[in-house]
Amino acid sequence: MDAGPWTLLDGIGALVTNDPGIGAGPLGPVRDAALLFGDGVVQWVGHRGREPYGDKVVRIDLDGRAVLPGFVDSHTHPVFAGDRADEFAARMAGQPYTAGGIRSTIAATRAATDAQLDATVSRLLTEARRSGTTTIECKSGYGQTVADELRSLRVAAAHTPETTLLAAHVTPPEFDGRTDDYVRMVIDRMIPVCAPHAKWIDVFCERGAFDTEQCRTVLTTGVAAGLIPRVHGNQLGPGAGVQLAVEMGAASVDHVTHTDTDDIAALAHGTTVATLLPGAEFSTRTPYPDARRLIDAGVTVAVATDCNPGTSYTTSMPLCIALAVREMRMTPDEAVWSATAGGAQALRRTDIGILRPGARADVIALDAPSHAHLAYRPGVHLVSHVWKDGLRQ
Ligand SMILES: N=CN[C@@H](CCC(=O)O)C(=O)O
Ligand SMILES: [Zn+2]
Repeated sequence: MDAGPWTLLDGIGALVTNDPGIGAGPLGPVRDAALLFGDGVVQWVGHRGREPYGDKVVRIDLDGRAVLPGFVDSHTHPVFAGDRADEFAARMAGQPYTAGGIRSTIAATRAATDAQLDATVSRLLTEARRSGTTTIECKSGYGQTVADELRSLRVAAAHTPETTLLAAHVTPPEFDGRTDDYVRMVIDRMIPVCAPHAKWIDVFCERGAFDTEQCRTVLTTGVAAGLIPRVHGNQLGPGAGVQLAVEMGAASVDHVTHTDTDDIAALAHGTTVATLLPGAEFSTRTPYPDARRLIDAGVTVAVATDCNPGTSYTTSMPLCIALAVREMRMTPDEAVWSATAGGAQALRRTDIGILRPGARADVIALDAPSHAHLAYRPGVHLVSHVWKDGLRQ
């Protein structure tokens, strides 16, 4: 609880609340706005000059800046060691991406100390915070032994409540291709030990990783242990990941790059968010998901970074917003909504990604007059202020 004075953000040129009850449309915009927060939550939102203004309020004049909810990055893999710059360079010279590269990160991660893993997570989350991310989901998945997944989750849990056991990422080398045996170990030993340290259970449902039945078994076991499912699906080619995620009532299916009409219909009629990760297509030089088709069909879309050393070594939500707009034909409004409210839905959170009284005071300001500049000025560091739980970062 923040026992300090309340903060009034005054002189906001354009405020995104994501509350259609506050301003017209999904972004709930307010021009010439003010925002009051204290005790970690938003206390008041509205037009400037109408705010309640007590003695103990610290006033900050934002001089016409845009203000919006902090970004919600609902998909990252920051617990790892080593890097794969050589693999990236080879890809840019024409080599294709294969999931096998994950094994080199598994070897480096297993060899790292807890302190080294923690230092990497701290570094990446500090980067993310500077670029406006106030909530981040962190997966395990580069250990793939009981002990290494457990310590990956422990490291992640020191930084965020949104921890995910990615038990079925790739079959590790000691199983020598015996994927069913690895899945059995995950079910019998890994999930029981790791579940108390995670909120989510994730699987990589893809040719070359885990098939539908293997993924269903892992997710079902995770759910029985109290975890909530999410799925990596349809990243490298068509597959059953989207359908499985919807069938299981997963909070999110992520990547969603190769979809057919049935996949899109299932998403449109289900409760599963489609989380698009354009940093992965950018860094693997592969075609982007058809965001327009998903949104036009009524699917709820989130945008996240997928920060990992193989396919998307970025923590920048502003970059992903710019890619979503330029490369996936989302409007700036849609991309900003997906990077804030969409991410919150993908994490089943109603207290973040929105700025209304009672919501967490996770707020960012831009050195720009509107949120559209996040896509309009790609590659420029525009985030001037970040507050997390009402505290300036
Ligand atoms: N798709 C599976 N996992 C990661 C890639 C991991 C890696 O290549 O190290 C992803 O989300 O893109
Ligand atoms: Zn991922």
